[in-house]
Formats: sequence, C-alpha cells, structure tokens
Amino acid sequence: MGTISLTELGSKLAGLMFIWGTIQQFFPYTLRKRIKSFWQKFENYFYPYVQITIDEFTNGKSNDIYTQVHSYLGTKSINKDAKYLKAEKSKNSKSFAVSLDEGEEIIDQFLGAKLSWRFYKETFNENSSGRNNSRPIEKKSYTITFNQRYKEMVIGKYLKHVMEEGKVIEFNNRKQKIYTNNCSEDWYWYDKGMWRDINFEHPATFDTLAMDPKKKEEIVIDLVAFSKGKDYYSKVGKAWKRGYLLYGPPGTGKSTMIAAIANFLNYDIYDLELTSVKDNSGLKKLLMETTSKSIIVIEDIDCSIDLTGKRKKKKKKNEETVNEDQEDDSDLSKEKASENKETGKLTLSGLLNFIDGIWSACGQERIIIFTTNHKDKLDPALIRRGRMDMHIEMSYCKYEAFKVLAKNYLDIETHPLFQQIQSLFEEVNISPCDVAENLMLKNASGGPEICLNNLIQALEKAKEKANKDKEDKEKTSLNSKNIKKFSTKLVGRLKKLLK
Ligand SMILES: Nc1ncnc2c1ncn2[C@@H]1O[C@H](COP(=O)(O)OP(=O)(O)OP(=O)(O)O)[C@@H](O)[C@H]1O
Ligand SMILES: [Mg+2]
Repeated sequence: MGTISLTELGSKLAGLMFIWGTIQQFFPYTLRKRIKSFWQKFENYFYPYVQITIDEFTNGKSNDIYTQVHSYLGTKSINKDAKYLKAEKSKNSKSFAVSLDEGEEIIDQFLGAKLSWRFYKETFNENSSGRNNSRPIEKKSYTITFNQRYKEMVIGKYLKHVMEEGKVIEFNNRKQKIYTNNCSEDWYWYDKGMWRDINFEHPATFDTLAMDPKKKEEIVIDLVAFSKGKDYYSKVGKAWKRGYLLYGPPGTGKSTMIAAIANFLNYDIYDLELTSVKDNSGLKKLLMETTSKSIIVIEDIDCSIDLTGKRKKKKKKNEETVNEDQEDDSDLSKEKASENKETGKLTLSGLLNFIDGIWSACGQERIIIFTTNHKDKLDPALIRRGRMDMHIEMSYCKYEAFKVLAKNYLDIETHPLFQQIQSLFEEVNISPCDVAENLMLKNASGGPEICLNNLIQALEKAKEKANKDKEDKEKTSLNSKNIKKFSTKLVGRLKKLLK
C-alpha cells in the first residue's frame, strides 16, 4: 500500500471516527462499548499506523524538537529521493540547509522500522484572534507516520536519536564565535550580557601548525579523548573540562595553536581579559555566561594581573611572622579572612575557583587554556595537574617544523637547499614566526628559492648574533670571576694587615 493512499485512508478513517463521536450518544452503553472495540480492531486492521506531530511552536515558545528534526531531515533529504526541496541559510549558519517542501515525503529507516516524515504549513489570519491589524500567521509542523508496533521504539529510541543527531548537525553547521569580555566602554553591548562576540574565522589547523609531529599527535589524541569523554568523565566523577598550559618564547605558535584547537573541535572561544574583570564575583558571572563546547582562553597569564606576587608576598609575610612572633598562630587565617573581605578585587583564589571550583562545573565540555612566555613566573597552584592538565611547550623552530612551514608557504616538500637549512637549524634558535616571515612570497614573480635564501641569510645572521652573545657572556663571566678573585685576595691581605 503506497504511503500517499495511507495518509488519505488515515484521514478518511478519522472522518468516520468524527461521525461516530457525534452519533454514539444515541446508542446504549453496552452496545457502544462493543462497537468501540470492534471499531478499534477494524481500524488497526486497515490502518495500523500511528502519527506524531511536531509543531514549530508550543505554547507560544519555539519547540527545540522541531529545530532538531528540521536539521536531521536536512541531511536525509539530500540522501533520499525527495524531489521538492528548499534551500535556506540562517544568519548563524555557515552553510545552507536543505529542507522538505510542503507535503513532500522522506522515508527514514531505524532498527528495522520504516518511518515516513512529512512537512506541513498552515497559514491563517491573526484577525481570527480578534485583533485589528491582521497578519498572516504560519503554523509549521512535521509529522511522522509509522506502524503502531514500533510505537514504543519510536518514542523511546528513535525520537531521541533524531534529537541527538539534529543537535550535532546544528552544532556543526553553526558559525563559530569568538567572545571577549573587554567591552565595558561600549554601551551598545550593555544589555547583551558580559561577553561580546564576532564570527571566528581563523584559518589555522593542525596541518598548518609547525611543531614536532610526535607532540602534535599527542595533543590531537588528547583532544579527541576529551571530546568523546562524556561517559568517562561522569564515570570517574570529574567535571568534563580540561586545562592546557601553552608556554614558550614569543612567536612560537601559542595563539595559533588555540585557533587550531578551536577549529579542530569546532568550539567557540571565550578570550578572557583578566584586566577587565573587577572582582571575583565578576569572574564567576563571566563563567556562568559561557556555553558548553567552548575554550576559555587567558593569554599571557603572567602579565594579566599580579596574582602571583600577592600570594608570594603573603607566604613571606607568614614566614616572618612565625619567626618573629611564634605566639600568634592565627595570622594566616586572619589574612585569609581579609582576602575574602576584599570583595572589590580579583584574587588568586578567585581565579583558582574559576578554573576548578564547584562553579566551574556549571557547563560541560569546556577547555581552559593559559598561555605564557614565562612558565616559571606562575604560581604552582595555578598550573598544577587538574587545573592545567597538559603542559605544552611551544619551542623554537626545528627542521621538522620548518618542513611543515615550507609545505604551507611554498608548496615544496624537498629542495637542494634543505640540507644547508637543516644543519643551520641545529645551531640556531629561531621562532616559527620568523621562519614564516622569511618564507612569505613577497614578490609574485619570485620562486621558493628566493625565500629559502632569505631564510638562510636570517639563520646565518641569528647564528652570528648567538655566537657574539656567547662570547660577550663568556667575557662578562670571566671579568666577574677576575673581580671576585681580586676582591678575595684584597680582603685576605687587609685581614693580614689588620692582624
Ligand atoms: N608553530 C607555528 N606554526 C605555524 N605558524 C606559526 C607557528 N608559530 C608562529 N607562527 C606564525 O607566526 C605568527 C605569530 O604566532 P603566534 O601569535 O601564534 O605566536 P605566540 O606564541 O602566540 O606569540 P606570543 O607569545 O608573542 O603571543 C602567526 O601569525 C603564525 O602564522
Ligand atoms: Mg600569542
């Protein structure tokens, strides 16, 4: 039996049901019961189908299931043989979506069941609700029709599957965003929450990132394990979040790595500017306004705010207190209390709580990244495992990393000059940023050779400079050794004279 005639049959049976509803009152109760049970058998025999309708709006609010079904059927429409489709692109979507046109049918299969989806659109006048300025209102819905023996499976499993798949499709199609909290001056954003966003369109990927391939693979494996770790994290009772500390000299790719991670996982980025945060409660509010599947970034954490100094000073003060005045043990707790009273300030403990306090679990699947040029300047509590789970050193460019850059910038994998470049890389520390700058084609008519020669010159210059610096250092240390020797001799003679 074709599905079109099935739908027609369904509506005819519904019509008969309506007539029965009107005339049944004229029949005695026992007869009514018998007719009803007979009718049900009759209906199940000729029309053993169940229909579920999913409206775009329920009780005036948009229905999430409708949007998820819409996204899910978008992918099905392309694969199956529906002929009348619509293409649409919303503001926040990076690609257009295909959807069913009115009345068009899609057949889906799930666990042996055949499911027929249709899209309906009703237009009616707002005037019917008694208002003067009438406007046509559209009521959109999807219906799903299936054999009643699959009713439990459809409600229990299939619809859940559609919603989950739809959510993933929606997520993958959305435009990535980068948020900043540095917007206090701009009154326009005042009402729009604490974060201001723009589309994130950085082209960096792990393929274009120049670094030791083994290290890169380790990071990718770690990220995949994290993004698929929902069940694992809940099994071990840990909040589903992970911290990465990226450290290394300037221009070694820390910010580029953040962009590559965001593109790899398709996460949004929250670029947290600590200097714009007034106090601990402001930090907590910012955290509460971040979404799941996102990366919270604090760049140059050592320069953002004097969090480390405060703690170190405190420790020192405590030591002195203990030495000078052993009787007052309550000083430490007093200081802690005074820190708590400092409501107008952002403190280290506020930041530690932000990263892994109870509130940090208010969203799921979140990555926190700190970057720094000076790992040693950071308070150990801030970067201990659990807060910063993986410490990633972004180092100077070595030959393997150079090969990635040569491929990206010049489209070459080998070249006779590579050997010379390789031996220079063993002697010189140069950042990937400087290598990349030399490999940039600045002249349309110039070939890779010009760029490679530029790089060789830069490497040789860097080598010369490094040698000179080394010589200068040796000279200075020799001088200071001589001064030390001379002064000990002098002190010795003076002592003798004084005796
Ligand atoms: N490892 C790398 N792979 C590819 N490109 C790189 C790499 N490192 C640097 N670059 C290039 O150099 C530029 C500067 O890099 P980036 O901003 O990521 O450095 P950084 O480590 O964040 O520096 P800083 O410590 O000063 O913030 C980028 O535009 C990028 O194209
Ligand atoms: Mg940077």
